[in-house]
Amino acid sequence: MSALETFDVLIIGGGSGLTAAYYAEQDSRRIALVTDRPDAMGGTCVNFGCIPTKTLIAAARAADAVREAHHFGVHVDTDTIEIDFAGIMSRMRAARTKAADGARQWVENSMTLFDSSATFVGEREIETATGQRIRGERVFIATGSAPVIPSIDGLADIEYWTSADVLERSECPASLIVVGGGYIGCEMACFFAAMGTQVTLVHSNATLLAEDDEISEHVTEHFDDRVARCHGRAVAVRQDDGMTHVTLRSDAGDESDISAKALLIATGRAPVTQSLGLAHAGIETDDSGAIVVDAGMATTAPGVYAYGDVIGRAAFKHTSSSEGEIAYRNAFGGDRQMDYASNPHAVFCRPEVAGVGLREADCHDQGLDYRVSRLAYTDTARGQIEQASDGLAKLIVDDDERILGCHIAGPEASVLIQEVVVAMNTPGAPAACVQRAIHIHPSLSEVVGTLFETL
Ligand SMILES: Cc1cc2nc3c(=O)[nH]c(=O)nc-3n(C[C@H](O)[C@H](O)[C@H](O)COP(=O)(O)OP(=O)(O)OC[C@H]3O[C@@H](n4cnc5c(N)ncnc54)[C@H](O)[C@@H]3O)c2cc1C
Ligand SMILES: NC(=O)c1ccc[n+]([C@@H]2O[C@H](COP(=O)([O-])OP(=O)(O)OC[C@H]3O[C@@H](n4cnc5c(N)ncnc54)[C@H](O)[C@@H]3O)[C@@H](O)[C@H]2O)c1
Repeated sequence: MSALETFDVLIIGGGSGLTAAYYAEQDSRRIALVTDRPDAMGGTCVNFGCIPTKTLIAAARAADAVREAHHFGVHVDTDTIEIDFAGIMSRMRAARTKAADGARQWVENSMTLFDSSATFVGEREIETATGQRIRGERVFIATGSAPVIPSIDGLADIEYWTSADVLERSECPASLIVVGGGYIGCEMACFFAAMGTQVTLVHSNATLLAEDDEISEHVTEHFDDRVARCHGRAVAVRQDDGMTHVTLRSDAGDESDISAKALLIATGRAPVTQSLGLAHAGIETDDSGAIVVDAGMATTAPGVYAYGDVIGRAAFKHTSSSEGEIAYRNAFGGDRQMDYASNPHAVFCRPEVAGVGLREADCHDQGLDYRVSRLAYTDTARGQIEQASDGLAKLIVDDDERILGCHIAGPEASVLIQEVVVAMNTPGAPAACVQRAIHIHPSLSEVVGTLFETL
């Protein structure tokens, strides 16, 4: 057994683990980073998530814009549009390689990198696969999440894709079944539809996405313009003659079959904690395997913090970055708490979706008194100019006009929501913050301005 090496900071996971590393480097602390994928530095966001998938979505948007240019009097022969799928995929892989290489270079220059999985063997002490023992005065766990593969009859015997497998493709399938109507299912369905694939999206909930009901219904309706939808559960699959057949079961129990050239499974992700030996270090997990942390990201073991997808809260990059900073500050004397009430999210499908705060159903379930205002993008000048008929915004406030939630579907929703996030971070979250602000005319920011004015 090799000697025990001690560091100021021990980080497990090379994704958002790099957030704690960034602050530790600024404080000139001795850092050990242990990651089982040093070849994919930056983790899911850089290599398999945000960066590569949004690079693909950018290509999808370009293709859609060309096809729809005729709405603005610009005519192109849409039959001759050429989609260089292999080129789009290699551009995406180049983007992620550049980002991952940059992250890796910084890591190699700034800390000690251990290329291994980590397993706890004691309090704040881990062992690598080669038997190296490492101890941290402070320990940060950011081991992320992995796809949940549902129990569908026959799935283990056929070829299918997860969201990571999609990124390795160079040939565009003529047809694709996407199982899962959540973030990944909706984004990937839109991408492939724009590439010219015939997409069938299978979703077990009545509507797509788990947004405010009105927004989910609105998005579901607009998906029908470009994607075939099947409401039901995928219960069995089989493959023959180059085709994949999926058996769907409706809520009423009726079964039907659909077929396509390829199958993507996007039915959720679960925290990666199984092989970490957390019990050896007194770190508790909940029933879903997520590491239990308090509002300051502290685990049940002194000096050990966890954040990111592994804690099973809001699995977004911006959230894990914020949690990581809070964890680091608290580990070294701070007393900060993560506030999820104004933590936004966005889905980069079409229409784009963004939300922050409570949905109307949450307000109802919590017995809150609330008021709602709604606005179609086309009720603003720019919404009309852009012919944004798929745009809808919704605001929920309490009796004192404090913002409870805001939900937007439509062009640039992820950008428009940010003004509301800022207002919600203002003590008391008064809607007046946004009402009083002057919005540029004629810009889409008037969607938010007018939404607040019409309260
Ligand atoms: C397809 C897809 C698209 C997404 N798009 C977006 C988006 O547009 N916007 C957004 O905000 N979020 C998006 N997300 C979510 C976002 O990527 C994640 O929330 C974020 O990357 C999680 O960071 P993390 O550090 O918790 O996990 P990860 O980035 O997965 O990092 C975990 C790290 O731990 C390592 N590891 C695991 N176990 C061990 C072990 N035992 N020992 C050592 N190392 C270990 C892994 O190799 C990895 O390096 C997307 C996710 C997916 C899958
Ligand atoms: N833009 C972003 O921020 C972004 C993009 C992609 C992923 N993510 C993150 O990754 C996580 C995982 O994404 P995801 O789309 O895999 O999960 P998800 O939880 O968003 O959606 C999974 C969907 O699959 C459905 N489902 C489960 N089993 C099914 C079955 N047998 N048949 C039909 N439908 C079934 C569920 O009802 C649910 O709607 C997200 O929760 C999100 O945090 C974020």
